[in-house]
Amino acid sequence: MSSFSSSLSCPTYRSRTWSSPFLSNHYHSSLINVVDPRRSLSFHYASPQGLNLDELCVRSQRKSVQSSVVAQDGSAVTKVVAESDGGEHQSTVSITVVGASGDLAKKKIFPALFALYYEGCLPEHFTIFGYARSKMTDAELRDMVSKTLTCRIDKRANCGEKMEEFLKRCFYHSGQYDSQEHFVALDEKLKEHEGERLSNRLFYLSIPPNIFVDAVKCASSSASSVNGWTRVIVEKPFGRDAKTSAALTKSLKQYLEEDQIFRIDHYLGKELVENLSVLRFSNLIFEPLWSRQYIRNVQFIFSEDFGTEGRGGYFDNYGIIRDIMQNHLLQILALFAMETPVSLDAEDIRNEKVKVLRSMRPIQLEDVVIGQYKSHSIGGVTYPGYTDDKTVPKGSLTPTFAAAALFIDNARWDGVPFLMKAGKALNTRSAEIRVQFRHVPGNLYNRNSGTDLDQTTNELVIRVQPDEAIYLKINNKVPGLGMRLDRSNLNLLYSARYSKEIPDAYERLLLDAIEGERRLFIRSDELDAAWALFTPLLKEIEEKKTIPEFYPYGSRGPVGAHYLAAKHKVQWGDLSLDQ
Ligand SMILES: NC(=O)C1=CN([C@@H]2O[C@H](COP(=O)(O)OP(=O)(O)OC[C@H]3O[C@@H](n4cnc5c(N)ncnc54)[C@H](OP(=O)(O)O)[C@@H]3O)[C@@H](O)[C@H]2O)C=CC1
Ligand SMILES: O=C1O[C@H](COP(=O)(O)O)[C@@H](O)[C@H](O)[C@H]1O
Repeated sequence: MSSFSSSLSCPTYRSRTWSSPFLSNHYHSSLINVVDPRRSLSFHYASPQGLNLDELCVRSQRKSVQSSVVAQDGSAVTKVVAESDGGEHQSTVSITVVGASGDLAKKKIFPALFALYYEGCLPEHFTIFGYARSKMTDAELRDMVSKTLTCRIDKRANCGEKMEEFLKRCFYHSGQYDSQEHFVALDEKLKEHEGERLSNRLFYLSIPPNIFVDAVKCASSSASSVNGWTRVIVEKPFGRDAKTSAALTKSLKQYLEEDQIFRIDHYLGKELVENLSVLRFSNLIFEPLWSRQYIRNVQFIFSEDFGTEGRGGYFDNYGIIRDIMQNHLLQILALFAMETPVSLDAEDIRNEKVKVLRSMRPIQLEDVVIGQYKSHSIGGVTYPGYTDDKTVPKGSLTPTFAAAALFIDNARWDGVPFLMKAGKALNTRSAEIRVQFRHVPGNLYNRNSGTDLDQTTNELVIRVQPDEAIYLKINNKVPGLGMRLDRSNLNLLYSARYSKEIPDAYERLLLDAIEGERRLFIRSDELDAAWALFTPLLKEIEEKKTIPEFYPYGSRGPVGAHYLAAKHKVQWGDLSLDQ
């Protein structure tokens, strides 16, 4: 019988004695399942003695953590309980929202922090600070924040009270983004709240990118934690091309280590994007089909039914390829196409994603269609064209729509078109992944299925939003005495299957950053690879002053997208009659 006691150095938690009759040396590896209210984390350890309880409790800053240790053959189970010591040595997390007066902070960050608080996911002791140049008192910040908080989870459970409690923990400090002095003053205020506790600090840069580096410089030199961790969430855009992105990374790394930088891509925090790996790697029926052998093409489709009104100043400098494709859609593509990672550890996953990105064929201009929306009247209402926005220069050629065919030149995906389509001011708002499978060879039922064989192949649809769903189109016999086939859906509609509301992407990502979980954040080499793929294309479009194809506001986008798909023997799944 082996026995193991751990006295945790992590001040938040004290472990009980961990003794196990099972963990003798002949178990070379153990699977540790951390049962926490939000998710089950799994770690592989080389030996039972390698179990790192410090890491375990730091990852999960909760009052208590229960763990089961299961030896590889499944025979051995023991319990580990790490508990908050509840005393003065507790740790605390201070979250500073830099740019607190802005749109993203109001719309997403404060509501996400409240939702985490409401769900009991924030550590016992935490403080939230808003930082911006605007003059505001704590009360004014609270008033501003309160307007966007919603009790979306369970209206009965004292939501009003929870809001009050949450708002009492929000404070404001006004300062310039490039002033060491103002960040020193912030540091003093943070210290007042942190007291003697071990202080961990998270800065969320919700500011325009041209001031990222100033803010990071000041935050890291004047307001870093002295005894805990300091992390910085950086919002996109991470540069405009390979060169500016590399320069930004270099500047950030003057003040921060890579593991302190959390580059956020909020699409990675969406429920169905996170589920992609679960779907693929935990269901026997999918992984064997996940290759050129069975998959004909894959489509990543993003559409919005509103234009860039109000954001034209930002958008015109970036365009839809940088705004959606180079980040959100490419990240999903990498997750979709990667090889099985060694583990669920962040570095293992990100290593595989980088390999996919680096295996991608340079994108040819002939494989890209760009568009821009123009004014259109529908039902007596006139919707403005992109260049009607006062913040957009007249005659701007910035694309608000793009479709592209991409290829991954590796053994798994050789020759399979990965089509992307992203557009603003289209007829619908949605984001989805469509996987179109090959034809059934020698199909006995071809005669019974109509003439368009492409319409009879299986299609797996992962609808990221709205109405999250996963459905598989299959051929099915229409009930009756005859033999007629139709395409029907095996349908997993989330709202019908799960009663729990789906958390906003920002909730998941903020919690991950607090817990030090990097899996859903972009590593610098991933970013470099993403820009290496798109920069030559963007340069060519801009140098050649390629004229976008104009499409009416509220339409399905440029017809060029159909020709592009047809060139690669593909039909867009979102445009078929039985979507
Ligand atoms: N809004 C959104 O939906 C999304 C935003 N993002 C990214 O998040 C970040 C924040 O976005 P958003 O909140 O919309 O940005 P805002 O334009 O609202 O700016 C945020 C705050 O930064 C300060 N600020 C604005 N312009 C300047 C300037 N030129 N110089 C110094 N300070 C300035 C202002 O605060 P004050 O004047 O009080 O200092 C402002 O309230 C950006 O990087 C954006 O690209 C990413 C995805 C979506
Ligand atoms: O990053 C961005 O995303 C939004 C779309 O996000 P969603 O979660 O509402 O789908 C997009 O409108 C914006 O242009 C872009 O910068």
